[in-house]
Amino acid sequence: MSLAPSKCALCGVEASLKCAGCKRVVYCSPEHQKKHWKRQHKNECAKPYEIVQHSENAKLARNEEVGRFFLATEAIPKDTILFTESPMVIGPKWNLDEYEQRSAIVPCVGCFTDCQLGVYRCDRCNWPVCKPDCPGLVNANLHAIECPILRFGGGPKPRDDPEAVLDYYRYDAMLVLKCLALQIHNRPLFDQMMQLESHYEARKGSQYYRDADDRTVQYLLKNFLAPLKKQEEIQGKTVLPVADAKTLHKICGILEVNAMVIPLTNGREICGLYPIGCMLEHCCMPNCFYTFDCTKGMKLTFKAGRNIEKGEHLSTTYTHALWGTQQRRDHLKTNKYFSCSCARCADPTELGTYLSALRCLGVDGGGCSGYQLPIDSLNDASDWKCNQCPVQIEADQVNFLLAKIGEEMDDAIEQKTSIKQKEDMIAKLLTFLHPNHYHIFALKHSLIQMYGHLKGYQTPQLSDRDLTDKIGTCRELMKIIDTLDPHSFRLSLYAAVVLYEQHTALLEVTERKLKAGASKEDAAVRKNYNEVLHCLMRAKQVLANEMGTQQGIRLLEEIKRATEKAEGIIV
Ligand SMILES: C[S@@+](CC[C@H](N)C(=O)[O-])C[C@H]1O[C@@H](n2cnc3c(N)ncnc32)[C@H](O)[C@@H]1O
Repeated sequence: MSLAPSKCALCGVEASLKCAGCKRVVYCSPEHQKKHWKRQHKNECAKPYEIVQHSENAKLARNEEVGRFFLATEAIPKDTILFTESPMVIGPKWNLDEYEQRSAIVPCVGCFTDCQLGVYRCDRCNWPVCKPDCPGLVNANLHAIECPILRFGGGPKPRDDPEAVLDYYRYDAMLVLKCLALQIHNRPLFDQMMQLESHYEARKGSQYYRDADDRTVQYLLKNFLAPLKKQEEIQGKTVLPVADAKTLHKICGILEVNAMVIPLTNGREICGLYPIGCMLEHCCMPNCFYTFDCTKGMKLTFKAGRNIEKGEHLSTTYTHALWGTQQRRDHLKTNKYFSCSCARCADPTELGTYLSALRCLGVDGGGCSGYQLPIDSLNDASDWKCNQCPVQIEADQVNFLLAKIGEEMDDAIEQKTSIKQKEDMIAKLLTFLHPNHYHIFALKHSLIQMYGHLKGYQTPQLSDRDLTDKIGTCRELMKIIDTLDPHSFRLSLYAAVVLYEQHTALLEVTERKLKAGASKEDAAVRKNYNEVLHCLMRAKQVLANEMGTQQGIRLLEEIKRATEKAEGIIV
C-alpha cells in the first residue's frame, strides 16, 4: 500500500528520490533520506509493515487519538519476527507501590539483582550495589548513565534513621533520572526519547501529575539537580543543559505511556523504553506479542501472534486480558489517555465469555435466569439491562456492587484464604455474578493450584469427586482463556498452569481406574491418557510464547519432567 509516495517522508515537500530498498518512500534530498533512515526508516525498510502518522493518513488511522501506528503492507504469517531491538534505557520499575518502596531489599544499581540496603555501596555515588566490583557500575548502558548525577546527592546522612534512608533512595525516580541523563551520553537518543508521546497537557493537573511532582520531580530537583546546577555555576560549565521541572514531568508522562515491564529471571521486574516497540497501538484482542531476552541486554522481540492481513494495524495490549471491559477501559483512559473501542470492548458479552456479566436478580428480587450486561459497553455511564427480562440497573449501582466485591477480593488475596474460604466466597459471589465473571475466574484459577498441592490436599489425598471437579474447572477455565486469547500468546502462563493442573488430576483419576481393575487398553483409559499428553504438549507450546518470567521458566521445567514421567507410564 503506497501512502505518500510523492512527498518527502521527513519534511513533507514534493519529492522524487525513492528509497532503493523498499521503493515505498521518497525524499527531497539525500540528507533527508539519511536523517529519516536513522530516525525511523531502518526499522521498517523492506519490512512487511510501515509506521504511519495519523496526521499523514487519517483514513487508515481509524481514530484521531492513535498518533503513530504500524500498518501491515503485506500479509504477515503467524510467528514472523517483526523486529528485535535494544532498549533506549532500562532501570528499576518507576511505578513502585508503597510496600516495594519501603523494602530494605533493593535492586543493585549496576545489575538489578537483589541486595541488602546498607551492605555495599557504589564508592562514587553511595547507592546500594550487590558487590563493590559489580560490572554494571561502569557499563555505559547501566549505572554509568546516572552515577555522575547521583554523586551530587552525597548519600544519606550517617545518623539518618532507616525511614530517612529509604526516603533518600527513591528507586521509583531512578528511571526518570536515567532518561534525563541520556542527554550527557547520547544527545540524539535523548532527543528521540523526548519525541515519544507523553500526553503532557492531559496529565497536567491530574492526580498522577501531582503524585509524580512530589514523588519524583521535586525529589530529583532538590537532592541531585539543584546541587549539580550550583556546581555548574561555580565551574561555568554546563553538564546537563535540560534539567527543569517541565522536562522531568514530560519524562514521567513518556514513561507512564510507553515504558514496558521487563521480568528478570531473578523474579524482579524492571522497566524499559523501546523506540520501536512502544509505537505499537493497543487492542484488547491484539495480533502481535513480545518477549525479552535478558541474556542479551534486555532485547525485545515482537512477533506476529496470528496470520495478519495486508492493511491490518499491528497491535499489542497495554492491559490485562483477564480484566473486565470496564477495568480495561478505565486503565487505558487513566494511564494511556484514550478510550478503547476494539471489538471486545464493543461487545457487552465480551465475545460470549460473559467475563463482566452480573446475575439478574429479577423484579423485586423475585429471581431470573438472565444476566445483566451494559447496554452500551463503550459508554462508561451506560445502564445495564437483563438479557432475559425487562429489568435494568443504573451504572452507579453496578459500580457500587463491583467496588464492594473488589474490596472483599483484595482482602481475600492479602489474607491468603483457605480452600474452604475461597469456595464459600465463590458460592456467595455466584448470587451476583456470572459463573465466568473475572472475580470467579481468579478464585477458581487459584483453587486448582491449591487442590493437589496444599497440606492435606495432595493429589493422592483428593476424593474422586474433588478430582472430577478439578478437571471440570480446568476445562471451563481453558474455554474462557481460548476465547480471549485464541492464539495463546497473552495468557500463556495462565493457560499453562491450567493445562498442567488438568494433567495431574486426569493422571490420578486414570491410575485409580487401573488400580480398580481397568486395562490400559480400555477406551476410557486411552482417552484420559491422550488428554494427559495433549495437556502437557499444549502447555509446552503455549509457554514458548511466554515473556520469560521466572514462573514461566520454572513451570516449563516442571512440564518437561511431567511429560517424561507421563510418557513412561503411558507408552
Ligand atoms: C505507547 S504509545 C503508542 C505510540 C503512539 N501512537 C505515538 O504516536 O507515539 C500509546 C499512545 O498511543 C495512542 N494509542 C495507542 N493505542 C490506541 C488505540 N487503540 N486507540 C487510540 N489511541 C491509541 C494513545 O495516545 C496512547 O497513549
